Amino acid sequence: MKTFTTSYERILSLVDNYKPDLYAKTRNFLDGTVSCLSPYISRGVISTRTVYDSLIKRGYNLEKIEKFVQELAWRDYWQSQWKFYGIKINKDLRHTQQAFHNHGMPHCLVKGQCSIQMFNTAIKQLNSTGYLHNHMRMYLAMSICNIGSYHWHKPAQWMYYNLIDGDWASNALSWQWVAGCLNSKKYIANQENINKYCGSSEVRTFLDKPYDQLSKVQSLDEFDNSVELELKWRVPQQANPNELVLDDCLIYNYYNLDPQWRKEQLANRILLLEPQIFDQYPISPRVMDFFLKLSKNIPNLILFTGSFAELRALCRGKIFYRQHPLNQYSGTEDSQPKLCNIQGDFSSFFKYWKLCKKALINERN
Ligand SMILES: Cc1cc2nc3c(=O)[nH]c(=O)nc-3n(C[C@H](O)[C@H](O)[C@H](O)COP(=O)(O)OP(=O)(O)OC[C@H]3O[C@@H](n4cnc5c(N)ncnc54)[C@H](O)[C@@H]3O)c2cc1C
Repeated sequence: MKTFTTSYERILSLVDNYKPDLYAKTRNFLDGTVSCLSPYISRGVISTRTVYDSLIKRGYNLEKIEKFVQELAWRDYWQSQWKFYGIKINKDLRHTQQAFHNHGMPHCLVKGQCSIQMFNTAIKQLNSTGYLHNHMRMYLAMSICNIGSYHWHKPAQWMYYNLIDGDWASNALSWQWVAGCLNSKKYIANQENINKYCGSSEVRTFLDKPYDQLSKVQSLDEFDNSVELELKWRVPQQANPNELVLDDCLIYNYYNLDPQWRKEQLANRILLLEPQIFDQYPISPRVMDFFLKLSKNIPNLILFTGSFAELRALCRGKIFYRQHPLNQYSGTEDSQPKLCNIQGDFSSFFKYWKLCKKALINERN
């Protein structure tokens, strides 16, 4: 079973030892050489820039590893779209999802008891490790939305809740991409495709059909039983401090756990857990536990559960934080490290990538 370290030294060593040479050829296979760095990128322990710089320092050149760098850029792209659109990404963004009549989650999938064994194995893996391969995420999302005719939002929340790399931009917008809300084209894969990339040999499943037939499916008996999940989260039972020793405060949160950020600054280091954020974007106790273990890489971190206003009232000096679409803070905002500094609305990733690639090439010269 895949395990994910929470030690910063080991995370940096994973970055410095990752070799993307076979990435383009193998990335779609469940046993392909993907990096498994997303839990650290999503929690802000490292950034897409950290990963890219390590590769360049080790002598890789952009053209040889373009596919991998492009995937790093997908992460930054979704973030930029979240920053641009804000809470609008919680609804169908560009096109209304077509032909859905179910809400909630298919019960058999939540239980890992559907008729496709690879899906049951994936659900078990999600529950035990908090990670899924990208292709499996796409297969599950397309089965739920485009075959089972569910709206994407609740299933996306369910996946985010269970993923240790949960990133609402990558998550919600990938679900929307699959469900045809970004470019009106729905993603569909059949059993032959799944068998090829998962190394399985399942036949006579609900996906074992030619594409022209699959695209006409409007419902699926085994997905008809839907559940409304109650996604409960909990923060550690620990009292907030009554006062802070130092004047200034650096805010860490679910999206910023970078041990290098303002490392030399003399300030209180506060891990701010805002209940209103977790009410809206709940995470499972297992995911919370992983996040809190990662937070141990920041020395003398003080846990604070409450709103930003409550923290502000306690802090005597200045407040510093890193930009993130969920932050409703005031103070000194630092930018998020990323591959390239590109802002704005990009209707397609490839328009964004073109500019990003150009900027990366210019850096070299
Ligand atoms: C339905 C669905 C839900 C998803 N939810 C999330 C999520 O909550 N959090 C998350 O980080 N990613 C999400 N992804 C994107 C992608 O599946 C994961 O980033 C990737 O599988 C992480 O594994 P890896 O680190 O081995 O990736 P690699 O293939 O090694 O890629 C390197 C890094 O690039 C980024 N990346 C790669 N592919 C994508 C992608 N398609 N979109 C955005 N970034 C990418 C990640 O930061 C990743 O760590 C989702 C995709 C789908 C289809």
